[in-house]
Amino acid sequence: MEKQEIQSKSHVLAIPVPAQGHINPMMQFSKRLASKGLRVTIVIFSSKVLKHTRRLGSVEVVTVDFVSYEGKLSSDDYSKQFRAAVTRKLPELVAELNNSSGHPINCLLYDSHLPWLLDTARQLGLTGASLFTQSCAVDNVYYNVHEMQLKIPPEKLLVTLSRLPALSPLEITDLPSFVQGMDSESESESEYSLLLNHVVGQFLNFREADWIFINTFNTLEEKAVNWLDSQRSVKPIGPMIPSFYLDRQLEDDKEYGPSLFKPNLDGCMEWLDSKETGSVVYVSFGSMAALGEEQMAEIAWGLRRSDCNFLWVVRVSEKKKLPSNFVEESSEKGLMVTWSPQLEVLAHKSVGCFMTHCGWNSTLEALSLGVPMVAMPQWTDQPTNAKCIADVWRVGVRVKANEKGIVTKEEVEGCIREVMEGERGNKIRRNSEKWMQLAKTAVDEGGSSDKNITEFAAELARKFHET
Ligand SMILES: O=c1ccn([C@@H]2O[C@H](COP(=O)(O)OP(=O)(O)O[C@H]3O[C@H](CO)[C@@H](O)[C@H](O)[C@H]3O)[C@@H](O)[C@H]2O)c(=O)[nH]1
Repeated sequence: MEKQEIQSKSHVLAIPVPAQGHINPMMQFSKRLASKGLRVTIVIFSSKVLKHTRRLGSVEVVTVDFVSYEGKLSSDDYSKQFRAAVTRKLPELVAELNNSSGHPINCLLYDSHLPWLLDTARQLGLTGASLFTQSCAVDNVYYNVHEMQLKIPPEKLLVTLSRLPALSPLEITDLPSFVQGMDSESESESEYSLLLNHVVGQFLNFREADWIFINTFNTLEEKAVNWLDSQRSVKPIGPMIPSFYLDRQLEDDKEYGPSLFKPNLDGCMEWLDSKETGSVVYVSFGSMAALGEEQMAEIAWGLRRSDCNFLWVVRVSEKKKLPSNFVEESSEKGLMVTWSPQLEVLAHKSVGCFMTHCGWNSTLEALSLGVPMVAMPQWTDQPTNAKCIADVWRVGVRVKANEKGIVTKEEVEGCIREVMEGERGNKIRRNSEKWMQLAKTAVDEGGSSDKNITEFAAELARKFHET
């Protein structure tokens, strides 16, 4: 049998966490696997997925109705109900897909936040592969928490974590937010400690999974990757962004695919077209972060003070927090949309910098497109990403909050000016271009990430051939 034919008979079932920052890299990885000749079906458990997507390129998209997380349940209750629903539904779904496609599923590719899916893979006799959607630096931190939590008291552990051998020295405030508070016993932190258990739980069966993939690339996080790889084999496959934005070749690989948000673009691309090269600050805090009203106002006035053009994504749920009349009074310089085509925006020549919450996808997207950043981390892995943006890769500056935890309008203005103007801005732009090239090299044919994807596809095909 021809190699391509064998590979197309291998069938991967991919299960992301049903949040935009997790669906996007899983979808892109699925597309890359399909481009290597594998058959891939992605299943999204969410009632919020915009229903028009059934197939993207050669990836089949299946949606299963499941209540969305927002506000309805505590995260712990949500996790339990989600796990129960997925483990109940999956065997049924695998049987259905085996029948309907004529290509039995032989691999379960799951988000590392759902480690219990390895048990399901085993029960169904499938290869189990886990995709880590955050940086390898953050994975290093959580892995070490997992290994040391029971052996070292929390305050000592925090110091150890800030001096991990594979990472640059960190302040406590550079650690992921769920880790920063681990020495506190206060009642109000209890949701955070549940979330800490959840993220550290990614490593519960780290050694048992057949494959571990990370959405990063070797040159970006070389020491962190090598160190984690010394604990067990891990494969960087990133940056997982649609290939068009890296090599400008495939017009039909421009979109991630399934979205939980309705785009409300308000002429956003035309608006960008009308602005001068490098003159626009793009502002977005991803799909989850919710800022306080006071903070929203400081950003608003800071943008206004910077005197730059700005395109600001304010999700529908956040809109009411904007200062009154801000939208109307800013119409000359600013445009607000409830959701943007972020990659298209970042690739637009008029965008000069990205004020970001430093979600890992946004960080990789800006790096891959060479867009300098103003890093304004909110929670979870974002502080560690912000540290790398400002001090390791030197592709942006990081805002400082005041004693009340607020980033003032003066600070917002100052950081934007630092990136958009002057000598530091020039250096940041030069570094950004360097990382953009390295990102492209990693996923180009024969690059380090591409090789790892090819190896996986070939190994699945080999196993299929043996059975
Ligand atoms: O208007 C918008 C805003 C965002 N996006 C896309 O949505 C994704 C957002 O992902 P990310 O930047 O990672 O942010 P979150 O949605 O906040 O992602 C969650 O998941 C990530 C991966 O685990 C973590 O790194 C983040 O901290 C966590 O908040 C990106 O691909 C963006 O391109 C759009 O397309 N349009």
